[in-house]
Amino acid sequence: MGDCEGTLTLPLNSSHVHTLLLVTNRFHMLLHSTALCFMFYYRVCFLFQHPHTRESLLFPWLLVFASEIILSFIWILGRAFRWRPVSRSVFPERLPEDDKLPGVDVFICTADHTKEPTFEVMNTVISAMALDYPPEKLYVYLSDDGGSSVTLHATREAFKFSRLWIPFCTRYRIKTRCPKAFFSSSDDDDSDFVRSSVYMEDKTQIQEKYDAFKEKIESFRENMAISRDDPAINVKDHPPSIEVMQDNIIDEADNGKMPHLVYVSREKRPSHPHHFKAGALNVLLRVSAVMSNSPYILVLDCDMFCNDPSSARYAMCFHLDPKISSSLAFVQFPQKFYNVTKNDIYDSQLRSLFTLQWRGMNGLKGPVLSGTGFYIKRVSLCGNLTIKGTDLTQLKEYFGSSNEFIKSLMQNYTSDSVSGGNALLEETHLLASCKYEISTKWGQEVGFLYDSVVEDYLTGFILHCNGWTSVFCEPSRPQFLGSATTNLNDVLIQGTRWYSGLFENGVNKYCPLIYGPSMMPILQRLSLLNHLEEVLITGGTLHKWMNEQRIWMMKSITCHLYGCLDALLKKVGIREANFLPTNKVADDEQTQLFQMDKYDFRASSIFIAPMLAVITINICCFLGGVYRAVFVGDWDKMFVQFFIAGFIITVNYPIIEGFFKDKGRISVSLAIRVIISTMILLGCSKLICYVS
Ligand SMILES: O=c1ccn([C@@H]2O[C@H](COP(=O)(O)OP(=O)(O)O[C@H]3O[C@H](CO)[C@@H](O)[C@H](O)[C@H]3O)[C@@H](O)[C@H]2O)c(=O)[nH]1
Ligand SMILES: [Mn+2]
Repeated sequence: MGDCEGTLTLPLNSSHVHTLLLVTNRFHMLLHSTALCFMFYYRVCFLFQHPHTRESLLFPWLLVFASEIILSFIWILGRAFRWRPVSRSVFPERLPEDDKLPGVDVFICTADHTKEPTFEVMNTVISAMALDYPPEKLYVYLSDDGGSSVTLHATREAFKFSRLWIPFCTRYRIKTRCPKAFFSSSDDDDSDFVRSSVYMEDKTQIQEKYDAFKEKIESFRENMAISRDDPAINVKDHPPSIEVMQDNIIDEADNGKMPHLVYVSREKRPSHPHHFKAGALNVLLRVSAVMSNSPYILVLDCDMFCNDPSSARYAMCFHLDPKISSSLAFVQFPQKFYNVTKNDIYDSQLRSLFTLQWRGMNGLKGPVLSGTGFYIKRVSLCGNLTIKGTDLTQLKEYFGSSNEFIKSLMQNYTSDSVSGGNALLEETHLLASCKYEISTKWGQEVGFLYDSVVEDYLTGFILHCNGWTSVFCEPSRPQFLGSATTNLNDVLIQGTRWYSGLFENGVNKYCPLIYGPSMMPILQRLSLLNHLEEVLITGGTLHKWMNEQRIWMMKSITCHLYGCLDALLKKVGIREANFLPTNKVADDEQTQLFQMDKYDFRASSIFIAPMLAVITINICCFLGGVYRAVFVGDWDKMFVQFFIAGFIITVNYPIIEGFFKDKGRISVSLAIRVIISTMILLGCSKLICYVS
C-alpha cells in the first residue's frame, strides 16, 4: 500500500457518530439501571425482615430474585450495542487509479446442487464477475462441495454468458448486474440509457442469450437426473477437481478483458472430516494463493449475489486508508434479503442483528464476521511470515507441505499461474486434497476456524482477540442480496445450528468472557455474548414487533433448547458436528404462504410439539385464572397470571389458527398427542401441589 499513501490527500472514508441516538440510549440506560438498583435494594432488604416472614417466603423470593438477576444480566449484555452507534461513508472517487488497485479474489461456496439451485448459484458467480473493478485484478473461485458435474458444466456456460453480459453492463452502466435480478425486476430499468433504441435492441438480444443460457443449464440438469442412478453417492466421496475457465469464443463478444473464473471441487472422503464451509474456504485460500494470491478476499454464500457492483471499491476505501489499514482485517456489509415480505413473519432478515447490533459494534472494535459479504485481508487469515519465523520446517508444520504455498506467503510473491501449466495444476490438486491438512495448523490457527459450525462468528471473534479490527459498511443501496429462509422448518433448523455453534463457543475455551484477555475492550465482549439475543423495537410497527416477539418465543423453546443440547452432546462426544445447508429451492406453495404472511406448520414435529405444549399450558392457566377470579374472587392475585398468559396467547394466536387453515396446517394427530400429554402433566403437578 506504500505507493498509494503519497497520492492520497483527501480521506477515503468518514465516520459519523449518531449523537442523538447515543445520548438517548445512554440516558435510557441510566434510568433503567437506577431502577434496577432500587429493585435489588428492595430484594436485599428482604433478608433483614423478621425471620418468621422470611422463612415462609424464602422459596418464591429466591425464584423471583434469580430470574430478575438473569434478566438484568441479559439486559446489560444488550447495552453495548447501543453504547456508540456509528455509521460510515466512503468516497470511492478518491481511490488511486485502476492500475494501482490491489487484486481481489472472490470465494463463492456451494454444497449441494439439489438444495441450492444451480442457476441461482451461477447468477451469484456472474454478479461477482461483473463487479466494477479492473477485470485483470478480479478472480472468482467457485467451491463446489458436491463435486457435481451439473455445477461444473453450468460454470462453463456461465463463463461464456458473462463474456456477453459484462460488456453489456459496463457499456450501459447497469447497476443490477445479477442477470436474474435484472431480467425479473418489475421496477424501472436502472440504466441511464432506457430511452435509447440501441440499448433496447441490445437488451432484447442479451435477454435471448440469457434465456438460452438458462435453458441449457436446466436441460443439462434434467438429463443428468435421468441418466445417473444415485447422484447423492459421490457428494461425500470424490477426488479433487479444478478447472480454470477458458474462453474460445472471443469473436462473439467485445475483446475486453475478462475476470478469471476457477471451478474448485476439493477432495472428499468419508474417512476424513471436511469441516463444512470453513473447510471449503480454506481449500480456496490455498488454491487461490498459488494462482492469483490477491491480498483481499470477498467471501459470498451461493445464495447471496452482488446487487451493486461498487462493493469492491467501497471496501478499498477502508482497506487502503493508511490511518486504519494496518490493523483492519475485514469490511463487513450487512446481509439483506430480496425475498422477505413486509411483515416478515419468521424474522428471516434478523432485523435487530443487522440494523442495530452491527451498527453498535461499529463504534467499538467493529462487527463480527457474518459469513458472507465481507472483504477480508489475506494476511489476517494466513498469518504473517515475520510472526511465524522463516524456518522452513516450522512453516510446514503450520501451513502444510506445499513449497509453492509457502512461497506465496512471502511478500513479493507474484504468480500468474491461473493460466499456468500442468505442474501448477498438480500443486493445486495437492492443496485441495483431504490429507493436506493433517498435522498442520489449518482450522486451528490458520485460515477459517473449525471449532464451530458458525465458523464466521468464531473466526471474526479470534481476529478481534488478536488485535485486528473490522468496519461495518452500510450504503443505502444494498451491496449484496440473499435469499432468506422462508419456511418455519428451515428457520428453526438454521436457528438450531446457530445456537448450537454459539453455545459451543460459550462453553469452550473461546467463551467471550474469559478468552483473549487484554486485546478486547469489555464492552465488545458483552455485545458478543448477547449475539442474536436481542428483541427490540427500532422503527418497526406494532405488527412487526408482535412477529418478532412470536418468532423469538418459538425459537426460545426450540432452537435455543436443541442448540444447547446439540452442543453439549457434541462436547461429550455423543454427536458429530453437522452443517445442513438450508434449502434454497423455492416450493411454490411454501413461497405463496410466506408471501401471504401465513405460517407453514408442516415443520418437523420436534419443533411443533414444544409450541403446542406452551400454548396448551397458557390456555389452561388463563382458563384456571378466569375460574378462580369469578368463583373464588381472587381478582388481584390473578391479574399477573391473566396478563402473562393472555399476552402469550395473543402473540401466539397464529399457532391456534394453525389448526383451522387448509394449507400448512398443524398435524391433528400430533396435536392431540401433545395436548393430552401436557394436560396430564399439568394435572399431575396440580395434584402434587395439593398434597404438599
Ligand atoms: O459443507 C458445506 C456446508 C455449507 N456450505 C456453504 O455454506 C454457505 C452457507 O450455508 P447456508 O445453507 O446458506 O446457511 P445459512 O444458515 O444461510 O448461513 C449463515 O450461517 C452460516 C454459519 O452457520 C454462515 O457460514 C453463512 O455465511 C450465513 O449466511 C452456502 O453457500 C453453502 O453452500 C459449504 O460450502 N459446505
Ligand atoms: Mn444462506
